[in-house]
Amino acid sequence: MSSSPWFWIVVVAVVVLVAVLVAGLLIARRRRISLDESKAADVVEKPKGGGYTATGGIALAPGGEKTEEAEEPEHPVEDRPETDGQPAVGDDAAVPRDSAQRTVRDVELPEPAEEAAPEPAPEPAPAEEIAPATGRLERLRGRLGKSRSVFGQSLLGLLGAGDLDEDSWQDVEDTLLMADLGAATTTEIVERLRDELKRRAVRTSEEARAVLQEVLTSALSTDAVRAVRALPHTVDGVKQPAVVLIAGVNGTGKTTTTGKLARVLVAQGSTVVLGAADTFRAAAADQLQTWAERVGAEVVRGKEGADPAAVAFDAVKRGTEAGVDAVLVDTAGRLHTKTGLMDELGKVKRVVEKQAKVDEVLLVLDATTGQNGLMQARVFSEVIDVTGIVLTKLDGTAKGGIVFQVQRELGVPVKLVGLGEGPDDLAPFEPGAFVEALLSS
Ligand SMILES: Nc1nc2c(ncn2[C@@H]2O[C@H](COP(=O)(O)OP(=O)(O)OP(=O)(O)O)[C@@H](O)[C@H]2O)c(=O)[nH]1
Repeated sequence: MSSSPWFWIVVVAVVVLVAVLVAGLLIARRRRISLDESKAADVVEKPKGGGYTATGGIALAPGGEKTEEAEEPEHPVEDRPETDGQPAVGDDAAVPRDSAQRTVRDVELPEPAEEAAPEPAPEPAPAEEIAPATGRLERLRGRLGKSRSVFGQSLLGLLGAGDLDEDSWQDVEDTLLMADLGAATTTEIVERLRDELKRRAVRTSEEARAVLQEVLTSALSTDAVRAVRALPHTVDGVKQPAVVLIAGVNGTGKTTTTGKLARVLVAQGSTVVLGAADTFRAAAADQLQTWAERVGAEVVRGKEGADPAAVAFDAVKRGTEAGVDAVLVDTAGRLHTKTGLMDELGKVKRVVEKQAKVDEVLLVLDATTGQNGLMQARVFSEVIDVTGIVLTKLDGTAKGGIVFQVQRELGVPVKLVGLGEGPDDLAPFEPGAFVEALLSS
């Protein structure tokens, strides 16, 4: 019975089962050892080279000031199941699914190297009081004295005299031409005046004055925006300063206008960086610096003879980094007849636009130069997209009529007028108030 084949079959099966169990226990034990941190630490070498395990390339490290001690890696290699020891004979090719799992660790990524934070823009601290910008044209109306007597009073005298004969109308036309309104604008205005005076059967000088005011004001009206684009805006959620280029021929009053405009902006709470890109006249940068000091603005200037485009670029860069509201760039005042020099202005704009859009190009024209100013304006607008006109020295001329012509010819609005050498003698151009000032007694 004991020699029954079934007895031996059972014995062999039990022996095989015991052998399989012993082999399984041995394998499981080996795996447990490889996960044992304290023992593994003895056999796995600590990584060298600042904790960096090269994967087949040359490990490079940033130079400079990084001198911290190499730190122990927070997540040592022996802890990582994916690099769990070396494969041994009899090991599975892949880690069995039922092997011990580690939870995912949060590995802190190094912070990207930060550039030194730019210095903040200086808070505007005007050294002197700045006259409010509102109502300036009214306050400065007395400065239009010359234009007023030649233009306004002459016209009122002619029109207020009752029915006009052809000679009188010729006088009206001459008066307008002398005031630099130009042939086309003059013809248009005379025709409208004749029509309106007849249609309304004007009899008194008061009525004639009202018609004149209306016709002149409408000749100056335009749909174009007269506001100077000098306030900051956001691009992709980041604040960008307004970039304003101030262009014009030598001596028209560019630097003075830049300084006056900075005062207006500072008075309204804006921070401003001024770019002294007129590098051909050393005194221009000094002059701008003085304006800046008076309003507490910062100036970016280059060496004498430096590339104006580079200075303009630096000014816009500085303004952007410092987070100011506006960057006003006083460009080189070069003669419009020199093609190369005019091209330079185009270059200034192109270079600046590598980092920020130019929001406004103000062309400064000297009202006392009359037709010559108009010629300059035409050339400038061929080289650069002029977005606004500043007409300076209107206080020193009887030719205030240039305002009409410039706007009509260029299709660009007159945005500001200079009415004196004083720091606050810059006014917004408002057609109604301007005509009113011309016609006031
Ligand atoms: N009367 C009067 N003078 C002005 C006005 N604007 C500027 N000026 C004067 O015009 C002269 C020239 O002004 P600047 O600002 O130096 O002219 P600019 O165009 O910068 O000249 P450059 O630097 O040589 O290119 C200065 O004496 C200013 O005081 C104005 O509106 N009225």
